Amino acid sequence: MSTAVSRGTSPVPPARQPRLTVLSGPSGVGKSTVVAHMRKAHPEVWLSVSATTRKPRPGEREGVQYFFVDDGEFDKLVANGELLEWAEFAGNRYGTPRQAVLDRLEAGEPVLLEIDLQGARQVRESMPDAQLVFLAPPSWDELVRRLTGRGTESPEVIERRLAAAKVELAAESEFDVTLVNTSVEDVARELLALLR
Ligand SMILES: Nc1ncnc2c1ncn2[C@@H]1O[C@H](COP(=O)(O)OP(=O)(O)OP(=O)(O)O)[C@@H](O)[C@H]1O
Ligand SMILES: Nc1nc2c(ncn2[C@@H]2O[C@H](COP(=O)(O)O)[C@@H](O)[C@H]2O)c(=O)[nH]1
Repeated sequence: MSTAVSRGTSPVPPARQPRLTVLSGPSGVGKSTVVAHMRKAHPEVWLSVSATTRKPRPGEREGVQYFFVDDGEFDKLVANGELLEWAEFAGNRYGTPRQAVLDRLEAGEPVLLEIDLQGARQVRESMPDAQLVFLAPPSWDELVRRLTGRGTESPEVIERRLAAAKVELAAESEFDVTLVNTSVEDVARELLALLR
């Protein structure tokens, strides 16, 4: 935290710190949809691109949605300390490249991470000033509908993700803010306001 020095009668406001914001929430709640909607109107919002051992879905591109790596490459990222946080989620590993995030914060720009609960907890530990935002579904049935309706996962993987969702929903109180994803437009606006 920078220290503002005040001289005379007009106090100097403290310099605004660039902020790291984490967006978490159960798989299928709509995190990517909300972030994509916000960034369409505000492409200047910087989103960290994670590394993952998950296979690309149709339409996903290297370096855009993720850096797609194999197990050995992920092991190296971990061993070399190149990840700010990482977690295993529903059978795959995911992690946030550290240096890109630090570069942005150093340049005074806000940073957005879209990561799971385990990652959010690690960020809270290592960067206590981070803002943790939880994206909640309007209801459990709607979450199941969205995850199933996306059509990207097998029934077995959907079951694993829904099991993780129960744990994630139970951890909502660990977050600073909850946004309920009833309307993509409304939540995108609220998230943008939190980033600024
Ligand atoms: N507010 C909403 N109303 C209705 N459908 C929505 C809404 N937000 C997202 N969806 C739909 O829900 C599905 C899941 O959304 P999305 O892939 O963005 O979720 P996610 O939280 O990023 O999931 P994951 O964590 O698995 O990556 C998509 O088909 C998307 O179109
Ligand atoms: N801890 C981390 N979680 C991450 C990261 N990147 C994405 N995720 C989360 O994984 C699940 C599944 O994502 P999907 O693209 O396979 O549907 C979801 O909750 C993401 O938010 C990361 O770098 N670290």
